[in-house]
Amino acid sequence: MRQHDWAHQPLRLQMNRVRRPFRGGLLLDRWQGRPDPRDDFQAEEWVASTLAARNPQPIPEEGVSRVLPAEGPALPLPELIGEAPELFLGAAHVRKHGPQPAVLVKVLDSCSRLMLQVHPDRDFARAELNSAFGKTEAWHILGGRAIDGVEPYVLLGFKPGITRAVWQDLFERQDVEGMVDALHRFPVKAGQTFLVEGGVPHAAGPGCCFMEIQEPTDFTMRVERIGPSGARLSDEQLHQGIGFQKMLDCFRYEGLSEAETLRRWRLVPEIARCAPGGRIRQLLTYQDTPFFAMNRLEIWGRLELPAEERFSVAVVWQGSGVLHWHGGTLPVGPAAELFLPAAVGPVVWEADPGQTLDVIHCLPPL
Ligand SMILES: O=P(O)(O)OC[C@H]1O[C@](O)(CO)[C@@H](O)[C@@H]1O
Repeated sequence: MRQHDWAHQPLRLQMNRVRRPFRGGLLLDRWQGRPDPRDDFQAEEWVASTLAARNPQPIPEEGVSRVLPAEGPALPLPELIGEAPELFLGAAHVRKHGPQPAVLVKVLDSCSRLMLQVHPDRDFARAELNSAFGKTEAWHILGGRAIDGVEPYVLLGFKPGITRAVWQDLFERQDVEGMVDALHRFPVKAGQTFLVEGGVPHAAGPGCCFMEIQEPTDFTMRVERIGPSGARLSDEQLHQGIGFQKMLDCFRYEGLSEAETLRRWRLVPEIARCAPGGRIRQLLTYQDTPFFAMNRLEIWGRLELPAEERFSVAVVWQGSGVLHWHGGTLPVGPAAELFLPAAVGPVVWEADPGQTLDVIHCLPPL
């Protein structure tokens, strides 16, 4: 079969863990059925990625997804897409965004807090990082665990009164407690979704397990020289090569009340479709951000998704079943990651008897 014929079937992706300076991954190991599950420094799974991770001591192609064919060696996803971008991604998508997915999906599990950080918005990315994409992201909480008796939480958005001068002073003195205290802290539970726009300071706390959808870059400006898990960072890892003043400019100094922060950035899910065999819950829509959308599918019987003229990415969180398309059937279970090419046509998800298939369905920008 020629490789671009693959654009007419769902593509299974290989497991793809990526190094980060925070600890975690135990829940991902269990989910992925890996032997000897444990926390370490590979606490992110990157899904349908055509992007290489920005890490010190880079490993070539780290972060880039590979497609698992029925037989033979796995193939890098970008190579496959490059063969027939319009079939894999959709003609309108390619016209608008070029021959790349324009979105990145991750699953994270932390046992240490992530470093206090910010990502660029598009204007900042264009001006300072020579990138068409910033790194607005959204988190859908899947679960988590208490770490040392502390329930999962996230830090998000400046409190009122945090000006650039205040923040710079805290940063220069490396007053980490002061910086943590400058952000709102929200306990999180499974099912919640948060939008984290470029410019908004944040850090997921320890014990958070979530699905992330984001613009496809790996720009993280960090303000802690030594991370909560003991990792010591270079200046470059903090400011990403743009220097500390610009790093500080990347933050949006807009202190909001706790209630306003939640109103803006904690999203309220809506049921988009309820069918006899399953339902679709909209977690994040194009009204929330133009950059991506995310749905959660719960299937206890059969649920058809009509043909779309663009690709999508599906991750099975729980349950087992099969995915049918015109031309075949693929068994799926927890941790299955699928790239659904634009040319795949309609698909039907079918749960195994007694199972509920729980699938996160991620969509690229319009
Ligand atoms: O500073 P760290 O620990 O590398 O965190 C970066 C990670 O944080 C996130 O932005 C989530 O907040 C991930 O997309 C990213 O990989």
